[in-house]
Amino acid sequence: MHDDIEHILISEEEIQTKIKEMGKAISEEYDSRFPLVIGVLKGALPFMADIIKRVETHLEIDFMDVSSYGKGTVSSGEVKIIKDLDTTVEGRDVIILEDIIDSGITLNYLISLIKHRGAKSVKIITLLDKPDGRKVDLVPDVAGFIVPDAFVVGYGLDFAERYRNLPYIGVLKPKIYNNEAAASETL
Ligand SMILES: O=P(O)(O)OC[C@H]1O[C@H](OP(=O)(O)OP(=O)(O)O)[C@H](O)[C@@H]1O
Ligand code: HPA
Ligand SMILES: [Mg+2]
Repeated sequence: MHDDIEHILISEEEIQTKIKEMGKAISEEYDSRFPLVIGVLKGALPFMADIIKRVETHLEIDFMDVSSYGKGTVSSGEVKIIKDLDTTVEGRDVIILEDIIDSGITLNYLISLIKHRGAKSVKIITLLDKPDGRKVDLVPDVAGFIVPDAFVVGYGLDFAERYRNLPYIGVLKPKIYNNEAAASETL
């Protein structure tokens, strides 16, 4: 698995140090407000698991599973809800946790949906931001790291469902996704 990585962009230690800082900021801002923290599956799972342990105020968690990438490296532009929230967001202070904002299409859709459902406030916290990938106008409230316009994997981020379990963020060797594209063209 590690052999498929061209280089490590953000180490495990850098990720964990940043998450501690982000958790502290959430604790201070949301003290006594009982925020509803929504993780966007599947990519945000490791980030969510780590950051909530660094928040020192009561919070509630819930998940949405949406997908717009399928097996490829380019957004299809269409967001599909695979699993909706169990919780009512009306009147709640909502924090949406994402692993990455790339085109912005996924979050653009989620923000409208949650505002439409009557949330009191919506804050966007992403571990990674790839501003060069943007297709819609969207700026996160908090971004851990800015990443270049390359397909990155690890720490929740996948390519064709693999590499989510890497503890760091890395850039995949182009031959890995070129091979996959060639294989799917011959199907
Ligand atoms: O800004 P965008 O271009 O919309 O891309 C970002 C979204 O794409 C990825 O999810 P994906 O749809 O691949 O599902 P996954 O989290 O299950 O991998 C990632 O986890 C973000 O949710
Ligand atoms: O760079 C990326 N890597 C993995 N998943 C993604 N989803 C959007 N951008 C990316
Ligand atoms: Mg993905």
